[in-house]
Amino acid sequence: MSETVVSLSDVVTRFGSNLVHDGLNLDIARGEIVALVGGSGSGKTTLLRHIIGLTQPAAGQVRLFGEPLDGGSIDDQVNRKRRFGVLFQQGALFSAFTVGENIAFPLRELGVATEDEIRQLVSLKLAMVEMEAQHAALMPAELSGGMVKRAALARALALEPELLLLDEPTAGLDPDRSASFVRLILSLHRELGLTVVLVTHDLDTLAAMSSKVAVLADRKILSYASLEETMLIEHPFIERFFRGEHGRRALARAKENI
Ligand SMILES: Nc1ncnc2c1ncn2[C@@H]1O[C@H](COP(=O)(O)OP(=O)(O)OP(=O)(O)O)[C@@H](O)[C@H]1O
Repeated sequence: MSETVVSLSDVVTRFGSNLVHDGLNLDIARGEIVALVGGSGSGKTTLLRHIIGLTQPAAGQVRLFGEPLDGGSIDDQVNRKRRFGVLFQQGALFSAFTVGENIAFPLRELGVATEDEIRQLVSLKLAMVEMEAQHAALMPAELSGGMVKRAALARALALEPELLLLDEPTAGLDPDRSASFVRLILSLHRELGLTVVLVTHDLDTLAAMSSKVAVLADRKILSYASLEETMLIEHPFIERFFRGEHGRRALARAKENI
């Protein structure tokens, strides 16, 4: 049986009187590329934040790599933190740092490498996201939208994570840049054996890359299945999201590209 990388059990999340998750369960196996979809405000970003321990649910348990998030010694917790990388929609890069300093940040924070090694690692990570070594000297404001995403991805990959979490990775990119970002994630997934969890509203991205779709609706994971199986489920959100005209077109395009 394959290893469970992310496990959410009976998760309850409340912000004041706003009950966002109510007994939510999800187990993600190693190597999956999971698209997490749901209506606006259904709690997708909050769930990503729970997975990496930025916020804690009111009840229930989050386990990463088989261990409770807060389990073990401080060293165990720090080591667990090194095993995932995150690409958030907002604040992808520190604006006052160069691209190189941004990528070096997690390496310096954990004190795992010398300055020489850090310089080499920065060039290596830039190459992994198909950027040039000299881009390290640029400021984020000097980059195009697509390059900001790549540089932020290079930072997320700095510590060689096993799990990559992406919040709306293709939002704001034109269709060509979006498709090339998807190809990049797919090749990294193949080469590095990553498990990927991405939040997306973009059906083209979802259809092109996900191995499973997790639908967040009615405060729970309504279904966790392949795209084909998901589309057969009778539910108002699935009807709107997948079976509307835009959805049908995106899925037809994805089939053409297979
Ligand atoms: N720190 C917070 N304090 C209070 N309410 C919050 C907080 N974070 C999220 N919420 C609320 O929790 C709900 C879920 O928010 P979240 O951002 O996780 O949704 P989402 O599914 O990612 O939405 P979208 O698709 O619009 O980005 C929303 O009603 C939001 O207003």
